[in-house]
Amino acid sequence: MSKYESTKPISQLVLASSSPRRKELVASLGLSLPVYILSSDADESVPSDWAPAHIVEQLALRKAHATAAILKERREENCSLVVGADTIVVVDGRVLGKPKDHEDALSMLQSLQGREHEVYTGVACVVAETGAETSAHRMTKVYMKPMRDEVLKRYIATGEPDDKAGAYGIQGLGATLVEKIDGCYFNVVGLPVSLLSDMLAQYEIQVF
Ligand SMILES: Cc1cn([C@H]2C[C@H](O)[C@@H](COP(=O)(O)OP(=O)(O)OP(=O)(O)O)O2)c(=O)[nH]c1=O
Repeated sequence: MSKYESTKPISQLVLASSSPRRKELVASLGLSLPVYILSSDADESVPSDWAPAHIVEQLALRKAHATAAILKERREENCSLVVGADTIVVVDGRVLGKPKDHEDALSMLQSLQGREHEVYTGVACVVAETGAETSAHRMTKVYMKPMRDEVLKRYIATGEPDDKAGAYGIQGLGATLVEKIDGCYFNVVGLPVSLLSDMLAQYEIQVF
C-alpha cells in the first residue's frame, strides 16, 4: 500500500472547481495525466472564530471531498486525485469573500484601497478511492494604491469584481489597482501553482 493508501496509481486529476482561472492554471502545468473538471456545491459557511489559514484549507478540503463523493458514487474505474482550492482576502482580520452586489464590492474596495491586505489560498488533494487527504495554503501580501470612489465605481462597472474574493482580479484590470505584492502571484489569482506542484509530487505526479 502506498503512502496515500490507494491500491492503484493515480490515473487522472479532477479539479473540483468552477473557476476558469483555476482551470487555466492547472492546464498551464501540462500534466501528462488527463485532467477533468467536476465542481460541486460544497457549503462554504465557517465559524467566525476560524483563522484565515484554517478557513481556506478546510473549504478546499470540503470542495475536494464533495467532488470525491460524486466520483465514488459513480464507481469510477480510474483512480482520481481530486484537487480543491479556496481563496479569501483578509483586511484588519476581516474576511472578504466574493461581493454580494456592487454596493458590497464598493465597500470592500474602499476598505482595501491605500493599504496592504492578505490573500490566502488553500489547496486540498483528496484520493477519491480512499478519502486520503492533504491540504496546505499560501499567503500573499497585496498593497493597493489609494483611489477615489469614482475610480473604484468605474472599476466595479466593468463587472470584473463580481466573482472574485475582495472584489478585484489582479490578473485583469485589477492589476492597475495594485502597487506591489509580496509572495506568490498565482496564490492571489486563486491557485498557487508552485505549492500545487509540490503537493502533486507527493502523489508521484510530476509537472515535468
Ligand atoms: C483576489 C483575487 C481573487 N480571485 C478569484 C479566485 C477565486 O476564483 C475567487 C474566490 O472564490 P473561491 O470561493 O475561492 O472560488 P470560486 O467560487 O471562484 O471557484 P470554486 O469554489 O468553484 O473553485 O476569487 C481572482 O481571480 N483574482 C484575484 O486577484
